[in-house]
Amino acid sequence: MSELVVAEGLVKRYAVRGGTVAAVDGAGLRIEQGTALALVGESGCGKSTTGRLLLGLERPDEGTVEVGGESVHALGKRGLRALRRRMQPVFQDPYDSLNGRMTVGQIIAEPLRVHRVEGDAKAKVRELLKTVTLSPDLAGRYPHELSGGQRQRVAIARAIALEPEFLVCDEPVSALDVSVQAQVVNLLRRLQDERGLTYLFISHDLALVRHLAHRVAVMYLGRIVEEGDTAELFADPRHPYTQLLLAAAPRPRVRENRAPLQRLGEAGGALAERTGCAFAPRCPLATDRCRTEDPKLRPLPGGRSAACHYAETAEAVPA
Ligand SMILES: Nc1ncnc2c1ncn2[C@@H]1O[C@H](COP(=O)(O)OP(=O)(O)OP(=O)(O)O)[C@@H](O)[C@H]1O
Repeated sequence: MSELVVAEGLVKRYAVRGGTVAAVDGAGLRIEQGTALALVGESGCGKSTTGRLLLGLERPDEGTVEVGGESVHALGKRGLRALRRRMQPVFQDPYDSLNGRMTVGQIIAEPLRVHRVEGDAKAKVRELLKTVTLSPDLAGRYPHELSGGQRQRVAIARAIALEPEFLVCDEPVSALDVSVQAQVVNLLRRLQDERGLTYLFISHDLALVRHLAHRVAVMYLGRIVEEGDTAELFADPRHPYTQLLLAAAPRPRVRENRAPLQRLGEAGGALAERTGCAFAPRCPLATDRCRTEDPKLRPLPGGRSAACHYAETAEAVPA
């Protein structure tokens, strides 16, 4: 298998009142073609910003992104436009992301029109609606006439209209009723199987991640602190932050229990000029070494990486 997406050393800073925050602070990701990588971590750790950097919707202050061998941020307007066909976002809230004044048919056909795809757009729209298991009769309806699950299916139909290879799904089901979340996740999974799609799947919901992702990258304060095969990472988390994140996840959903971890992010957000490990102030296992020496993400046996001095030996942090 080859890597479709390779991002290295990404840094993205934003000016905020009283200074600058590094929303992404040296993150790297690699996604094999045809696989789903989940990006997890508490609110505000930089997941959405990373997704936007990969899609070329924002420019990093440092670092590079390659998709299919093309350097996303080195391309001119034309090159980026061509590459954009190959990668598409699916956002959290289909209310926000669908233009309420357009019909479902117009919404799905819009990328075809913008990219001047030849052929019968109406027939293509009907086929796309069927692909996402919606009735072709919905083409004449408006988004407000649809349920949340139907709207997200329309957003997915639009996202796949240009037959992209790479989808960035940013919390694609968290705005939906629990009862329809699984249906939309199963749709994303089926599309991946049928079309060999590659996903970055940004989610708080560890139960869904477990179901959908081949690999998981754990983000803390703008950096990847652990990455590995989904089943192995869940079974044997090596970074103390991953251990806490998994331990804080009630079955089956983590969202209901986000508050303590969220506070970590807020507290850590101020630590721009840190020395040592960013997680050390909260880590039950931190030593003097952790407070002075910043651990790099490094390979461990079994195709895993973790950014912890004690990743080989750390026992599970008590929940
Ligand atoms: N345009 C912006 N201007 C200023 N600060 C920003 C901007 N975009 C993001 N940030 C800040 O960067 C940090 C990372 O935000 P980001 O949305 O990437 O995190 P996230 O992990 O996706 O969070 P969530 O799960 O809540 O969406 C946050 O502190 C956020 O407030």
